[in-house]
Amino acid sequence: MSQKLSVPPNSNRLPTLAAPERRQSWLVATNLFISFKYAWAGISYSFQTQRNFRIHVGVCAIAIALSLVLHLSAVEIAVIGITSGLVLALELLNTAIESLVDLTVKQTYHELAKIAKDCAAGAVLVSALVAVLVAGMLLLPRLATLIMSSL
Ligand SMILES: Nc1ncnc2c1ncn2[C@@H]1O[C@H](COP(=O)(O)OP(=O)(O)OP(=O)(O)O)[C@@H](O)[C@H]1O
Repeated sequence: MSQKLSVPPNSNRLPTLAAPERRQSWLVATNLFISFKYAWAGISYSFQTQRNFRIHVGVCAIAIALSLVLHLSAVEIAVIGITSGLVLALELLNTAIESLVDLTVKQTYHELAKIAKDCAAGAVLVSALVAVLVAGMLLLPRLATLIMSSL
């Protein structure tokens, strides 16, 4: 029995194929400034509605401020900045996934909805634990030295 294999669309033709789908969007940002405006709206929504996002923004701000006050090296500050940014970006993705799941299943229980939400929350947790480890390794020795020298 011969099996029909579907040929993947030529990658050069993808923009042409995707364009009509994109046009089905309720609204498409027409320029860069408007794209930034919608991105900011997402950040603002998460900050207003997600307690965990507010906590992470506060903790990340403290970690970056401490790394500046304690005169960490540029590379160390960059590492703290990258890990902080990762936590916040994953929090935003977690909010996006939660919204999509709720949009799809509404208030019904679904095992796949549970998996999607639990995994998204797990990704945030993993990044937050790594950020705490990194910040602890870089900031605690400096803080300890500062406290010992002031005694
Ligand atoms: N439709 C659903 N079907 C099955 N389980 C769900 C569903 N909605 C939520 N849950 C379960 O409840 C948990 C909490 O859901 P919720 O939407 O409040 O996410 P959350 O992780 O608590 O959100 P936040 O990040 O705001 O704290 C999910 O992790 C999941 O285990």
